[in-house]
Amino acid sequence: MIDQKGILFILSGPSGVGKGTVRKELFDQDTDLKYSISMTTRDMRPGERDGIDYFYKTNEEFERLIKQNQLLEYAKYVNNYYGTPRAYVEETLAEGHDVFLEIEVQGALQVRENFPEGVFIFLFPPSLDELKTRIVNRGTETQELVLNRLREARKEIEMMDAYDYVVVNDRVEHAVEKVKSIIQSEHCKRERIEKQYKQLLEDENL
Ligand SMILES: Nc1nc2c(ncn2[C@@H]2O[C@H](COP(=O)(O)OP(=O)(O)O)[C@@H](O)[C@H]2O)c(=O)[nH]1
Ligand SMILES: Nc1ncnc2c1ncn2[C@@H]1O[C@H](COP(=O)(O)OP(=O)(O)O)[C@@H](O)[C@H]1O
Repeated sequence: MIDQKGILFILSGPSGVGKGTVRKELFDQDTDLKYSISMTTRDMRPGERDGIDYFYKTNEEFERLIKQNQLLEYAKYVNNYYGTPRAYVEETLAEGHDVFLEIEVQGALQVRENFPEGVFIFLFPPSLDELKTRIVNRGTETQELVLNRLREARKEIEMMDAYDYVVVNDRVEHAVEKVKSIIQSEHCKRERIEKQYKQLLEDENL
């Protein structure tokens, strides 16, 4: 029998493309998705809260979590660690809920190895110029960090082929609608497969 596990959705793409913005809008629209809050060693930005935006950890704490195999994936990104708590994701999927990760590209590729059945969505900028404008306008980065993030973005865009879907974040509401359609169609796909599987068992009298 196919188990009734939830589906793991991964939204990834370069920093500044709008992953956080699209994810927040998606969750504001009352979805049944469960968001996995990441761990990070980066400083808290004004307005952020521990346990809501991230779980903020020291380097030592984070490295202990790595050693204890408590992270489903992790990456060092612009000198800070970011990682996904393994237990939350595995338990929530086992309860039958869909889980949504919003993570950078190196981490998404690690998830692909552990969860090849996950649904991988790459958020794409309308252009590199627009990506730079978004990072600068957000105002959270020094000029040096903006350049680091843009350099990183070029490498990340090269990894796009490893994804199941590419969504251009031209306007937030368009991108959110596209992500919602992907979620819906993945559910339809799963229902169809389950129906075919049940039919097969009945036909074979198993
Ligand atoms: N691999 C990985 N990346 C993450 C995780 N959480 C957040 N990130 C990514 O880390 C990058 C930097 O995040 P952050 O410092 O919050 O900046 P921002 O997303 O650009 O505002 C972004 O691309 C996030 O999507 C995680 O658990 N694992
Ligand atoms: N579709 C969009 N059009 C214009 N600006 C956007 C769009 N999506 C996001 N932004 C802006 O771009 C900046 C980076 O977005 P953010 O969600 O922090 O990106 P990420 O999480 O991918 O690093 C923010 O200032 C945000 O308001």
